[in-house]
Amino acid sequence: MMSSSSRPLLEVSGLNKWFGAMHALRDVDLTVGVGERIVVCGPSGSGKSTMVRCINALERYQNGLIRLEGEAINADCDSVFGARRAIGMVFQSFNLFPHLSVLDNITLGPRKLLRLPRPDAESAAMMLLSQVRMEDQARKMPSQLSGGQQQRAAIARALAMNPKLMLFDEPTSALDPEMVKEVLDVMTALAEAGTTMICVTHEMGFAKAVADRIVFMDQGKIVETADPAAFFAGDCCDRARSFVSTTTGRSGLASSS
Ligand SMILES: Nc1ncnc2c1ncn2[C@@H]1O[C@H](COP(=O)(O)OP(=O)(O)OP(=O)(O)O)[C@@H](O)[C@H]1O
Repeated sequence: MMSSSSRPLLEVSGLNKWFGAMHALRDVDLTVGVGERIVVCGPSGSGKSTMVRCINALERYQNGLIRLEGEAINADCDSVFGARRAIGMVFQSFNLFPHLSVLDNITLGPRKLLRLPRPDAESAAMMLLSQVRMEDQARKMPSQLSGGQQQRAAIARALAMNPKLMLFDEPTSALDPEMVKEVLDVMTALAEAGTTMICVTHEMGFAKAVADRIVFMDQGKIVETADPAAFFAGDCCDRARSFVSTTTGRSGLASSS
């Protein structure tokens, strides 16, 4: 958690992003301290992916500023490679390199970008594989793995760069229901180990268990930032309350009015 005196790791201020005429992000402000776990939720099309993609310099934004440890990030900045190196990203669709084994997927970044010798990169990768309970899958190709295993390998690959911040963009939404838990368990363990993370997810049980803050987006804006206890007790705006009851299938959330 961020202490009031420490400088935030990530500062997003006045962020605005357009896709042509479509105003996808509207004056988004978000500050994340070292060790904080933020869950971002909201209806489809509300701008969640666009926000995390801007943070990882995968999308260019037009107005506002994103800073990581004070350094400005944008997709067309010189800092783009540094930012991507410092930020690990896990996508909905795994995005492993299909022609590389699990081990090679994980060691590619450390070998090519951090110039780690292969044996060092491989022993670090094996430790990460054990962390995601995949040590016996190191030599397999992605096509030989289940979706849950591929996603756990993708998490290990992101961690191999020793990122300062992990971004998860709906990491379980492409998985069969029986594989969701194994991925959420790995993410929960990372959260408990103090990993700074921003997770876009509809998994409200995960949000409740690990988030320090819930950020609710609607129509390109952050319309609610709340601690999980207040959020799930219904102490939030009507839109957020109705989203939670739809997502969790619970209609009996307390009313704030
Ligand atoms: N490359 C693009 N070109 C044009 N419009 C885009 C592009 N990417 C996203 N958008 C639009 O920007 C808005 C925000 O999209 P975004 O994917 O960030 O929402 P989201 O909250 O992540 O939605 P979901 O939960 O469905 O993934 C949507 O209206 C979407 O159609």
